[in-house]
Amino acid sequence: MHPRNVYLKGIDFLQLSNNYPSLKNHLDTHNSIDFKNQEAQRCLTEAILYCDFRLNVKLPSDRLCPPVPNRLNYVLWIQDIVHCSRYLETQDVKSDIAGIDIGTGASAIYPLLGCALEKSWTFVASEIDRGSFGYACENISANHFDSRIHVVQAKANSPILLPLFLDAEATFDFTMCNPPFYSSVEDVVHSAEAKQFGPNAVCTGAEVEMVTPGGEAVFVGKMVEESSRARHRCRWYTSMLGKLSSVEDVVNTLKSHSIDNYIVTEFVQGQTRRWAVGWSFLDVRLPDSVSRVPNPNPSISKCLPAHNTITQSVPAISKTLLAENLHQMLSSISHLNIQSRTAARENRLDADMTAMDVDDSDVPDIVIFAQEDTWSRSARRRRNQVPLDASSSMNPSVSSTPLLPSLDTALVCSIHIKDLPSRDVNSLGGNRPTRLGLEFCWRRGRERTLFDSFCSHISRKVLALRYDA
Ligand SMILES: C[S@@+](CC[C@H](N)C(=O)[O-])C[C@H]1O[C@@H](n2cnc3c(N)ncnc32)[C@H](O)[C@@H]1O
Repeated sequence: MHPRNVYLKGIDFLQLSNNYPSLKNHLDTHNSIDFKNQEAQRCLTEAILYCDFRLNVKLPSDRLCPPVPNRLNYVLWIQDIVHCSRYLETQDVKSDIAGIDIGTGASAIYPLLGCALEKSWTFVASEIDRGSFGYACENISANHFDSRIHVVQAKANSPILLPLFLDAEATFDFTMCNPPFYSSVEDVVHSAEAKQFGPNAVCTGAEVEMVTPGGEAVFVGKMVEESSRARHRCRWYTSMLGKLSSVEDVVNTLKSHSIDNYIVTEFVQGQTRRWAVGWSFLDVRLPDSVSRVPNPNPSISKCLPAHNTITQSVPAISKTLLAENLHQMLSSISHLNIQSRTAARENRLDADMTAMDVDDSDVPDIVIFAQEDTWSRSARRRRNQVPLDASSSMNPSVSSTPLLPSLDTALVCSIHIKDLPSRDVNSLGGNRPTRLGLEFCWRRGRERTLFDSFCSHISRKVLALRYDA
């Protein structure tokens, strides 16, 4: 579960029922509820939405009943993406955010949760099913969100990303979608039968909610195609996926469209595992805490993007000494713009934004801006061939340049000095070298090779340093 998910430690059904009395009718002798009972499930979702988000939602009996903890996981991941992406692009995380929800369903759960959590968010949602479209509009009005959530009726031949194509001028921060997972009704039946102990919860979904021609991978594949026409008009395109095999299919589709800036996460709730894939045409690179599944098992590992956060363990006497050496080393590289970020915590972009580890406040982070490779051996060789009069502008600059790179900035990378977990730290203390971590975070750029080469150049230099006690 997402670290900010308030349901990490489970739900106290008894306490919830004290605040939402109709739930009491569904409590068993252990103060739990029967997830195979449709009515109990609907009442639980309505109770959570009301008690924890002040949302009045009516769920029709013939449509999907969304489990809130799982839907919240996805909204929190979107929050991370939006926060990091906006910060890296403009350093402005407070301005208005516009999202799209494809297939919002009768509950309109994603736009409602998003607007309840974030005052600056607005949504355009789409829905193909006339019945669900009507219920969604009622739920939005019941919560007085008509000015912030607009629902459009999709047709069978509409583009999947319909809201992007209705207004060619409109721009968005993100798209989200929980697509119909299955390719046919038989596929739904097989999947239920394949579950060893039967499904954990009853599924109340109508066929249109669960089945789409070709299944979810084809649905999201079409989204990838459409996104490569709309490109920068949306910062991040994302979709949830219900099958692990679909993650691989969608990642392959992204690669076939030469989209290398993609991210993959996993949502685990009880025995249910879901995945989500996101991609962007921007040069903004999100930290691993947002872009990759933490502690992945081998089956998902092959679908993950390469690391945007690389930690090099280094011996050092103190963070301050290491920081001084690092500054000297960076200053000797020509054409590198170096920024010291005293507000280190502001500059950290962890998914767990409310509970960041705070080992880092004693030395500032460093952010470097490079227009090209000036550190590698071949780059230095090239530089030596440059006529002398051009060398006057070759001094590195330590400046107060804002985080926004200029148009020709090819690489933005932050370097953070951190304590490594205690098992790696020399416990004898004193002046003996301990091990610290140099954490390189790729912030912006199109060429991964540039980031990799910069990290390995600096790591090599730092590892060559000698600290004599
Ligand atoms: C799995 S349900 C998700 C509903 C809701 N978002 C949720 O998470 O509970 C998929 C929804 O997508 C809708 N849908 C299917 N194809 C669509 C399309 N091409 N455009 C818009 N909505 C579509 C279905 O009617 C259904 O409401």
